[in-house]
Amino acid sequence: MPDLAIETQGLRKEFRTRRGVRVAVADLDLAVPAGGVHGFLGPNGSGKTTTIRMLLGLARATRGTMRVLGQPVPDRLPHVVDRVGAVVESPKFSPNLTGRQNLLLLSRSIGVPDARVDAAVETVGLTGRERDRYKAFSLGMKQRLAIAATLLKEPALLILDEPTNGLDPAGIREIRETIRGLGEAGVTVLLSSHILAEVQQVCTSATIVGHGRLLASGTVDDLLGGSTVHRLVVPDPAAATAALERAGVPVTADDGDPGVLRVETEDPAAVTRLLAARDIWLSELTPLRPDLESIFLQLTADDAPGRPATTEEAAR
Ligand SMILES: Nc1ncnc2c1ncn2[C@@H]1O[C@H](COP(=O)(O)OP(=O)(O)OP(=O)(O)O)[C@@H](O)[C@H]1O
Repeated sequence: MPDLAIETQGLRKEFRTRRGVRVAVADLDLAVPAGGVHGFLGPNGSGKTTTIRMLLGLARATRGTMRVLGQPVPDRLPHVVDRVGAVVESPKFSPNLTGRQNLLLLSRSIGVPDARVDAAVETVGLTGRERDRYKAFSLGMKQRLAIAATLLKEPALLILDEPTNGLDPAGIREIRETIRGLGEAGVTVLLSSHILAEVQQVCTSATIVGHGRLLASGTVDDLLGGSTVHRLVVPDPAAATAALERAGVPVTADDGDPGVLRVETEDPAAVTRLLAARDIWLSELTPLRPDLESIFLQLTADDAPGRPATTEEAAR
């Protein structure tokens, strides 16, 4: 497999509307590494579905280039389509058939062995429920069955567009576990979502988009960045504050807890030494890492609406 499972350069999609031209995807450079789960994150309307539809040959790009599993698409899509699975819209299953029967129908129609059905059922965690009728499935089970259907081809790349939409917290957890398992099994997953907390737990890397533009991309660790702010707990915060201020270390009281300080340092060991030298013994010094949600909110807030790529441009 190439290093990048998906790569786009200058990908753009404009829709003509009655009010003019709407830029849904604005010159997007997307790089999804092969292996692992890659989050494709952005608020509603930021161009995720449109990008996915272009990658799958369901919509035409206005301009730009795309590669999927190393092949230029849409031209070479027929060469990779067997190795790509996607859940973009709700798939159609027969309500009166069981989950397993639905999958068997599919596997026979695409000519893969029946044994793949049981393997797929197991991968998505539906073993034991696969003989229930589809109409009795919960939303989470329906979504897992949709993922199982895409696994029949044993895809190298799986594209899931908002797979937890409309699910309750239990359903979201089920899908999260399924996706985590797929990533661990070596499938590259592109997971589009606007729910950050869920994504942070399963993704190894992520791209954040806003108004069709790339806002940030990288490993989740890179996106979260190293934090220099630490939470400090000491028996005498006033004495610790005075000592740190004398040494020029920025320190503030924690808003929520008067016994806790926030210290900004790139060298936590120096803080420990400095306080110990004054007989102040800390009981906690922990880096405060932002979560993906705060990074996302900050990036998308900075990406104010009304900038050129986001607005309806004047009718041409
Ligand atoms: N067929 C279309 N005609 C006109 N505008 C469209 C069309 N499809 C999408 N858009 C617009 O393009 C922009 C991007 O939409 P898109 O569905 O790709 O975003 P998204 O990030 O997937 O959003 P969501 O999280 O709500 O699914 C939106 O402003 C949307 O209204």
